[in-house]
Amino acid sequence: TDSPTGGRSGALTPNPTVTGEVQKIDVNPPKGTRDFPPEEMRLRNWLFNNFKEVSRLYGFEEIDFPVLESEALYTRKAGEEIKDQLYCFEDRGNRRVALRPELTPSLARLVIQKGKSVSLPLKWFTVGQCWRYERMTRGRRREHYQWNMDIIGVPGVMAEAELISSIVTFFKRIGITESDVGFKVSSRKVLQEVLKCYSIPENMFGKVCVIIDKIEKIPVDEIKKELKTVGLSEEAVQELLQVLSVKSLTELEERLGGSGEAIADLKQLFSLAEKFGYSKWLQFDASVVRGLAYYTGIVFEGFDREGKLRAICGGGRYDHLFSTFGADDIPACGFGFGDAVIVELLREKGLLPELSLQVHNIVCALDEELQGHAAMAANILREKGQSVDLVLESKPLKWVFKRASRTNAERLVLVGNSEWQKGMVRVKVLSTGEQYEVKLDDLN
Ligand SMILES: Nc1ccc(Br)nc1
Repeated sequence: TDSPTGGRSGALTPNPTVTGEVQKIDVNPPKGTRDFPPEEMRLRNWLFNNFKEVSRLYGFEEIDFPVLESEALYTRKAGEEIKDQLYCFEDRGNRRVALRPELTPSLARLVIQKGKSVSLPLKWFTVGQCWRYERMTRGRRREHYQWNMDIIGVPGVMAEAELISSIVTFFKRIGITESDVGFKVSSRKVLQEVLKCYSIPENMFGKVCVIIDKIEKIPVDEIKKELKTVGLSEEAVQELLQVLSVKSLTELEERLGGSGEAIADLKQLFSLAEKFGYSKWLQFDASVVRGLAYYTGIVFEGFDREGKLRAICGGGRYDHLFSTFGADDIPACGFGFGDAVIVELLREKGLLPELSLQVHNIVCALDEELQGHAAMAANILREKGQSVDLVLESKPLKWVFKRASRTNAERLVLVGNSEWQKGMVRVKVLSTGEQYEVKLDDLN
């Protein structure tokens, strides 16, 4: 008999797992990873197609690179979680390699590789799978897909304004509004200006930012302890934490003075937001630093206003990443947008799209010897751009109708002897029940 999966079992084919000869494999994917069966894959394609359509609207070019990279791309010494959870190993050539935890280092590598053969500014995007090896104690995923958009070669905050605009456009396309989501915006130049007053060496900057990024995740005393461990004085720590609690640009200006780059950049960004038409989506938040060591300027993150979810997306300026790879620095900024939190948000908001399988035709031979003729009919339809689910073995009509309703087929094309003698096939329009005979060549 036909089992639901179409496999066959019976006396002639002993089931080895019953006889104990073959150990049944674990049919689940590795811990922390996901399969994408058809329904999940339709949702993923819908999401990614929106990512890609927005990227096209903004004139970005798609790029890609290997999931496997040299471990050296990620050996930053700033205590980042992304480094602690690196999915790395030694390959058979004794090379230290890693499954990429993020996409920006690969992008920087490719830009350096291309060198003068590409003209700036570059506007590049990609959607790629990223990995982390986290102890499964927390049961979190070990892979996710990220949409990344980067602008390479533009020093001014117009670049950040453009990137945020692209994310707003994406949100609007999928039904998310400024009442659902906002962006917290700040600049790492705020921290830089404070640290400069305490003559903290430049090379501590990344470490300090990584520690401060944990401000809402671990107790503030732990933050203070870690800051002192990296060499900040009690006074510097106090000043830093006070600046992070500043609630407005005006207050920040009073504290830092109006001459610094941080204030200038942020004022310009909020002014550009007016022009781009997304002011209502933005708010200044001095506590936003993001957890990647290489950011140097404006940083931002998308958040759900109900405060139930983790950051939806995040990004910022990274003007010195290239020199950490031994190349000349190029001003750059970009963001990453994961495929998981956004789906949780859409589910919360009842905005998940209804995506069903659609096929134009099911073509079925009414007799075994007409299988070839059914293939001819399928061919004609496919050459005209019509999708065809061709029934590949003789099946009772009841089975064909059941499959037609499951696949939302628009039409049933039946290849029968009597019609075929006249060079015809029978068509049944499933939504109306209308049926008619048509010449094979007139099938469309
Ligand atoms: N970086 C990173 C990679 C994979 C996942 Br899941 N989350 C974050």
